[in-house]
Amino acid sequence: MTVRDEVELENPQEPLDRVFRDLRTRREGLTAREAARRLLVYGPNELTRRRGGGWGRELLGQFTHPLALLLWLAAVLAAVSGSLALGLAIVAVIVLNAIFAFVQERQAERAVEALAVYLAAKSKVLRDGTRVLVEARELVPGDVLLLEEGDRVPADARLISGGVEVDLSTLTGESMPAYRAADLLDGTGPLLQARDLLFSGTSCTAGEARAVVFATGMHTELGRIAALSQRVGREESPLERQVKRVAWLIAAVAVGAGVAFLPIGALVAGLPLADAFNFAIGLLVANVPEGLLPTITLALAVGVRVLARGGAVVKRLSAVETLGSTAVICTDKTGTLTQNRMRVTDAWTCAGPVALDQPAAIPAVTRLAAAMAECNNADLDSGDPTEVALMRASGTLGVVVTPRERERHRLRQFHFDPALRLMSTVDTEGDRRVVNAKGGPEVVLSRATRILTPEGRSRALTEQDRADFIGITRGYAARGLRLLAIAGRELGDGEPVPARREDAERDLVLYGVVAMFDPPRPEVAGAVARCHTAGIRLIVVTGDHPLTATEIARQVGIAREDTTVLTGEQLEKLSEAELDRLLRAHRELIFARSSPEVKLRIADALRAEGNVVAMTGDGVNDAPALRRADIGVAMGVAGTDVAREASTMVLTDDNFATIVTAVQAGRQVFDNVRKFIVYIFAHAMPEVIPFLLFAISGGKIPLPLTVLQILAIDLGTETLPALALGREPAEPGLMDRPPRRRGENVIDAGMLGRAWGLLGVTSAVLVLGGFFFTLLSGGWRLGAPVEDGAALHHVWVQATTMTFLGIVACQIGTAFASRTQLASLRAIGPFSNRLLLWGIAFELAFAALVVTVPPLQYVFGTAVPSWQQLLILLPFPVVVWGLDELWRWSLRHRHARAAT
Ligand SMILES: Nc1ncnc2c1ncn2[C@@H]1O[C@H](COP(=O)(O)OP(=O)(O)OP(=O)(O)O)[C@@H](O)[C@H]1O
Repeated sequence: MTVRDEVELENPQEPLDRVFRDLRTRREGLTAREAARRLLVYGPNELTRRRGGGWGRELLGQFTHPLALLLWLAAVLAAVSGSLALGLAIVAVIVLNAIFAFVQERQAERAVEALAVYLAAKSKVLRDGTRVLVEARELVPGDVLLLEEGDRVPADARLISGGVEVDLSTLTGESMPAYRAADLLDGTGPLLQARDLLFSGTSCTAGEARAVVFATGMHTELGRIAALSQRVGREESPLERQVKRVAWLIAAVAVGAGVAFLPIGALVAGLPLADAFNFAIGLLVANVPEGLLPTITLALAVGVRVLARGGAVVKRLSAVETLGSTAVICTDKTGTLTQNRMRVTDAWTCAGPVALDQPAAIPAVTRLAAAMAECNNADLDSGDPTEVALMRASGTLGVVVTPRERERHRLRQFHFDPALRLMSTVDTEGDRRVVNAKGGPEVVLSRATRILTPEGRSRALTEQDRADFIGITRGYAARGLRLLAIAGRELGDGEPVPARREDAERDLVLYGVVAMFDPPRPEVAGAVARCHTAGIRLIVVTGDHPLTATEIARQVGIAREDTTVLTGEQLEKLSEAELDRLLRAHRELIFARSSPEVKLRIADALRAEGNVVAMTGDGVNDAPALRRADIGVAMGVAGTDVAREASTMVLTDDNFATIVTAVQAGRQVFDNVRKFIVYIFAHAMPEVIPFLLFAISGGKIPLPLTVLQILAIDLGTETLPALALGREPAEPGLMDRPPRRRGENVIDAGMLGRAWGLLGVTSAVLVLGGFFFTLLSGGWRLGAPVEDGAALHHVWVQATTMTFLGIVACQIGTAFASRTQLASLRAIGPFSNRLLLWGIAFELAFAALVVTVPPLQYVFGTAVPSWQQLLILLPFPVVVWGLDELWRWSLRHRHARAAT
């Protein structure tokens, strides 16, 4: 690769032939081979990100966040107070935690970065003279881009032909779209304002154009800006914020408990001050939940990965939890509820129904077929599915127009405008010039003054014709068919080619109507049923005819006989208060013939009522509504770049059922976070209550658990089972309960009651039972000395070992109990979470090492228990799990009773 290989363009505004010469390219674009060579020279067309200090800094961050600093302080205090062993143990805890958190966060980051593959932008270019779709990162200077409405401009380019409206807000902050066209030469003023240039990062909101790329990647204007700005940090999700708050609260309680223990231990229980100090620190270290946050981040990242595999790519970790609380899904119809595979099934002209399986027999049908093919941008197998269907139907009717011929005929085009629901072209036809138009029947009818006779002439449109036409269209729509009226007119001799669409689309001759069937997706009915049981409301917002929309909605189970249907026009007449009332009064609604503004109004109104709203969209104009909804859902296949950018989630299969699966995955992640919080919190009671006994008894009862044993539990045996709970499969009934309210806390009173009260207290009672049994059967009586050298010292060591093992045993029961929030263990299968079984195996192995390996026995103050003692431990997990199982059983009964 040499610098000589690079083509240079000093002034992108020089005359076009010079631009082509300098970029060594042509109007037909580069050859594929030349493009591949240039890719090597220029590198990929992407912005290189400067990483925020690399992994060294990230790792350092794990040692210096506030909770870690608290632990450092504890380590220093322990060392200063004379317990170097404890100090070192705390440092070990900090190091282990930092590595653990670092690995988890890296994994989470990688999961999100991997999504870039799914979201890779594509661009249409000319290569070897033909139109191909390439990844935007493969663009090189000299490529000729084909741009249309909704496309993102992938590189800096000079316009060659056509014109587009562009949204420059990313570069200039200007919110009004600006018109850019090949013939608007303008060599003065700032580059970004040049009217014949397009810049990477902006997007086309209307029109169609060709442009030649002159800068890619970091050489673009956007690249220059990106090079200046640093990478933005990852946004914290509400769940993470909540958990952080809780972590701090618990840390504060832990510090408080530690500080309170100091006088109790020293004065009431008569411990030497240094020992009391160490216990206080131990208590603090054990209860600071420093590992909670990275575990949650990882759980969210795992959720993101699962979603992506299922066809839903979310752009932020936080979207996973928002998805889980989705209360309303506003969905469009075409392509989402239906397959977007259109087939023309019926057509009608003034002569009556058209036979669609044979060449046209009368002039009126030939005229209809010709207009269908001319006012069209698709070919037989690619393009907008509606237009593809029209091309196929006109072919069967014997009118074959190739795209090349169409281009030759075309004098002007007025794009399909979704708000108007109309498209038209001005074409030559022999020596005549004609307008061909197609669009929604009502719109076309309102612009028609004449009707085509069977012989292919026109006559004035009568009221009877209008009534007949409306009757025919209603009949088709009631069958769920999508409708397009076709019309046109001949331009008068002296009449110029209309420059504005209002001038073209007037005084039309109505040719007829075409009806097409777009079958519902087979999976949608099941997904709709899941939404119904999950308490998720469904609202269909479509551009289609009310009857068509209602019939399709009925076929997939959204609409019933009495479902309210409103058109965009009717909605416009409603005040905000009336709209709110309407939305409150109906669970299911259909908004037909709606516009993107309608979507925005609906999103706003629903959100104002406190609903978490998911909203689908695919067009440029949908972008505001997609941004406004809590979860904007864009279509990966049929959607525009602009919609994809404005959305939070992109569906790689455009399928409604995928949204519902994503909601389910979101609920599951949230649930799993709660599950491992229950598990982690439950051990607090069996750890703290023994200390309280010791303190309350004034030291007559010896300490049931040593500080290092606590650390071994919290930071050793429990880590893997907690992680495994984050991977629980979905609980039965997950989609049978109503959505979580916006902002509902991840940790609530019921959950704390269960973790601390039920699971925790049960464990504490059992554990203390094991401790006292060992002490008493070893000959200990209240107040008897157990310190090093005393006759009962070994009995006490055995007894603390029993407490340690007792907590481990109880936490096994807690792990199985925490697997469900309501369902029975049998319903999910005791062995369905393989990771948890491995986690428990690890837990047991770790505990076995701590009590059997002599150096570890020395460090942790343990002794090998006897067989009788081990036998006592056996029922512990079953009792803890069993009581929780009973509690869940009673809960289920209460719910069932409340439901009847
Ligand atoms: N390419 C087109 N040219 C002319 N008219 C069209 C074209 N596509 C659709 N229409 C008309 O516009 C109406 C609305 O179409 P649009 O594509 O906006 O909505 P939709 O895709 O059916 O709705 P949604 O995807 O929001 O459910 C159609 O019923 C049809 O009458």
